[in-house]
Amino acid sequence: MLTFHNPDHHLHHASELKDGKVSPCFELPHRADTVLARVRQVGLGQLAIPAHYGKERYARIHSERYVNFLESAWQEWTALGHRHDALPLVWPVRDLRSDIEPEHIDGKLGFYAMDAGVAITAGTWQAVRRSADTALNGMDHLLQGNRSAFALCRPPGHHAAAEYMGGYCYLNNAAIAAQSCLDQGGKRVAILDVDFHHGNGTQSIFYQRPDVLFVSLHGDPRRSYPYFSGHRDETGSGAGQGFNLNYPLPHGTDWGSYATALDDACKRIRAYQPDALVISLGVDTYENDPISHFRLTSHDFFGIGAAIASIQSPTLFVMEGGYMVDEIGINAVNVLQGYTGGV
Ligand SMILES: NCCCNCCCCCS
Ligand SMILES: [Zn+2]
Repeated sequence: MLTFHNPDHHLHHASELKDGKVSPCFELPHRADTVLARVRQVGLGQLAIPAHYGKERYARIHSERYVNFLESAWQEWTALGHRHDALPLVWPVRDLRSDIEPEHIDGKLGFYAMDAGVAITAGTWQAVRRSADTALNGMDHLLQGNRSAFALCRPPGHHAAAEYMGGYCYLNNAAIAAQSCLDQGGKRVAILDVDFHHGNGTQSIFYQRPDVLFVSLHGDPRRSYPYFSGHRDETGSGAGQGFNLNYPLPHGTDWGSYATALDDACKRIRAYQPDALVISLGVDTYENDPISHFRLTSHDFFGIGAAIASIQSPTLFVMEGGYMVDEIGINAVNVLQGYTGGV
């Protein structure tokens, strides 16, 4: 399996507001380095640096003003004399207005963010656009007739919606890749999100659309981030009704119950007969993940890959979450080896 990896991901090393303190972000550069080292160690396949794409490709999913905000935020922030990471301080919640884009960077940061897990740094724009390029190149590889590819994206993307960033995510890499398939002749794309956290951004982007089926297994939002999406009754709206499937699972979920939900999800995706399948590959479902609450063992990740192989569609794996434990590389690559062993 070919792996595209983001050469500029080190440019983004941010802080986050967590548990009431500004601290180093859990989404560390070392994460991607550990996965890449494991890809090399097992000899998963060739490695490739993604070709550059223009902002118009990201704007097929995100609004133009949001993409322009990501590009200009650091410059606007430092124009105020700041040299530290940019973080929001106010959000348009409840009956506050969000129909007018503020001009001040403090207003823009809250206007375009769902939480304080998305600091902007000097290198963020370059890192996130190259992460999206990584996913786009992975989809190109499928469209050239290949069965699978791994887009080792960092920063991740599945919490980012059309006009907001959040949960360490700025551009929705999986959504941008799915849209690229549709723009190049695909009729239907399925996105399966196996990250511990609900892919609220991906759900939001495609919620009213039947041409992308979004399926997510995740920690029950009544007790797990992002808390405000991911319930079973969120099934799509308008033309998209029935094309959004959530499987919220309780803290402590082990392979037994996870596999049951995954098998059902894979059956639903097979019935949809997608031209391409995009996997939002988060491995924070691991029993020792520092910020999550499932109990999958490293061996269980082979089973996730094998279940995905049973869908028998061209498949793009897009790296999402999974936090700093040495096993992040083993777990991510176990999925990929389970898949290639199962195809
Ligand atoms: N106490 C939990 C804090 C969660 N903070 C954001 C998590 C984003 C995960 C992305 S996969
Ligand atoms: Zn996650």
